[in-house]
Amino acid sequence: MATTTTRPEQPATSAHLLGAATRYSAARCTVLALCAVAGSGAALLLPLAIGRALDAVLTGHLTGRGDTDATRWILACAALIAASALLDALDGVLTGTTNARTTAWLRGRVVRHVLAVGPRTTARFAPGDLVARLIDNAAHAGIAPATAAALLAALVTPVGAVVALALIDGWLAVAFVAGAPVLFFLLRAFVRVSSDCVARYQQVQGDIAGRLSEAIGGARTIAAAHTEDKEAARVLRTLPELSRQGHRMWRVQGRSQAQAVAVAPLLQIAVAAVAGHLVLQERISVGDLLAASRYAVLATGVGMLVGQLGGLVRARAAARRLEEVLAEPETVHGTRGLPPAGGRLELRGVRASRGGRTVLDGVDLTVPAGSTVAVVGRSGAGKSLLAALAGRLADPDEGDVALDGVPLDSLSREELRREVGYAFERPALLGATLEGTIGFGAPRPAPERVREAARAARADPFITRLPDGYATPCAEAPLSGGEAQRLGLARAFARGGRFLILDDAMSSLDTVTEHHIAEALLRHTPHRSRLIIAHRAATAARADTVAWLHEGRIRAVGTHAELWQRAEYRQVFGS
Ligand SMILES: Nc1ncnc2c1ncn2[C@@H]1O[C@H](COP(=O)(O)OP(=O)(O)OP(=O)(O)O)[C@@H](O)[C@H]1O
Repeated sequence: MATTTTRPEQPATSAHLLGAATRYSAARCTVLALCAVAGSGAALLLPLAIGRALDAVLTGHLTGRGDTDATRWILACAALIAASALLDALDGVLTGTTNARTTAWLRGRVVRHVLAVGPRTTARFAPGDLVARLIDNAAHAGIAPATAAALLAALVTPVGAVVALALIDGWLAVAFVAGAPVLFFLLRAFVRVSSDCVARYQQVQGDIAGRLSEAIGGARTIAAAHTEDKEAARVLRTLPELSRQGHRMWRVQGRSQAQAVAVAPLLQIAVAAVAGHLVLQERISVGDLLAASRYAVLATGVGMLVGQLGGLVRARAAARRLEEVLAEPETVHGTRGLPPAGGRLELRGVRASRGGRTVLDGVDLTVPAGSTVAVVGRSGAGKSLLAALAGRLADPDEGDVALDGVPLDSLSREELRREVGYAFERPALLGATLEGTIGFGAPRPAPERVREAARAARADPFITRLPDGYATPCAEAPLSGGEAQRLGLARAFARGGRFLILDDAMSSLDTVTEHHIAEALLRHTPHRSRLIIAHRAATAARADTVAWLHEGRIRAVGTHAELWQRAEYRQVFGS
């Protein structure tokens, strides 16, 4: 088996993800940008129309004519105001729906990736942190395409206003442009400083979410240990840092806005002063002066840009956090199938590490077709990791794992999951109803097979006692640990396949139930090979062979009776 069996995704940059999100929403963003540009156009034409209306009124007043002209310009003003209002409303609706669609697309992409990577994702990211990234960060990143389109359009207004100033008189544009670099540097400083605190803020938020989900998962233990206050303090440990970064962020935004607001009137006054001078020189009309002062206001509309830029900065930081998840390589499956019959599993020279420590080292183990092999060993010996490698829920760092001579990583995903079944110590009950839980997976087993499996796993009696029986929603089924395990075992029995792995899947059962299920296991699946992680001597005794795992290596292989002769083996079971 190849040692590297995962596919690295594209390098993690927020630009990649935001680029893909923008392509996904391209049509809407184009309409949005056109809408916003049209809105800017209307806003830019309005001062011209107002100026012309004023000139027409003044000229008409002096000459006693010009009423028609004034009426025409006033109507034009009304039309432009109506168009602005309409475009504004359209912009609001389009922005909202584009943000929602893009966010949904980002969430879909990350969720699919997380599930394709499998158990490795939760080894790297705490579940709460993942949820925070999916809910909060995806919503922030999802506004990027619409905000970028709006920002582009928002630039049209100041740029168009400067052009309009130049068209009225070149000196008006010169007066504005002379002061504009100050605004440019203010914006640049804003983006640089706020990028840093936004990234830090989102990271701290994810850390808190991670610890919170741990605490919720361990609520029973916390209550039993009476460590509620200590735990609350641990979860909220980084709250002061969150508050610090939040305040820093709003300080930066407030300062930039205030500086922009302070600089803008100075520029507007400069333009108005030059315009007044030009009126006195009779180079421009009074209407032009009015138009110029309004254009100066439009050209200094930096406050709006600060808001848009802030949104983009948050979106980029959020997209980077989603990219970190997407950068976790997906598990790659091959295309091969298995020979028609068999069930022989071989591990050769397997080495695997967890948390930077080698847990399994040089493991060789064979499960002959149709036989049952129990893996025993002290807690932490690496039994669950071995079970994960045997069904390719994890890949080894070195060595080969093959089923009927076919390396697991060259098997197609469908063949692998059809032929290898699992039951776990704490099964996740993922179907909508108890019947759905037992039949969970593709292809779905027939209802009769589900019931037969439930009987074999001794789950049928407690299911049929419930008022809605097999149709009981999982969330409403009061299940003990042992009952949940029986559902997990039933799920494994209901599926076909040549190889069955039980990872501590009977640990919560009483010894009588375990005995019955173990008997059923051998009867119900006689054609299957089985790898059973066992803690009880009785379970090991029922297996054809026992592999004794000690400190990451196979210490001995034999029947339980043979191995029982050794005192150290007996100590594994506390005897
Ligand atoms: N994600 C992980 N990160 C760091 N260490 C891990 C991780 N998963 C497992 N380990 C470590 O690997 C070792 C083997 O774990 P494993 O669950 O395979 O043991 P086990 O033999 O099944 O134990 P038990 O009988 O108690 O269930 C343990 O020391 C465990 O702490």
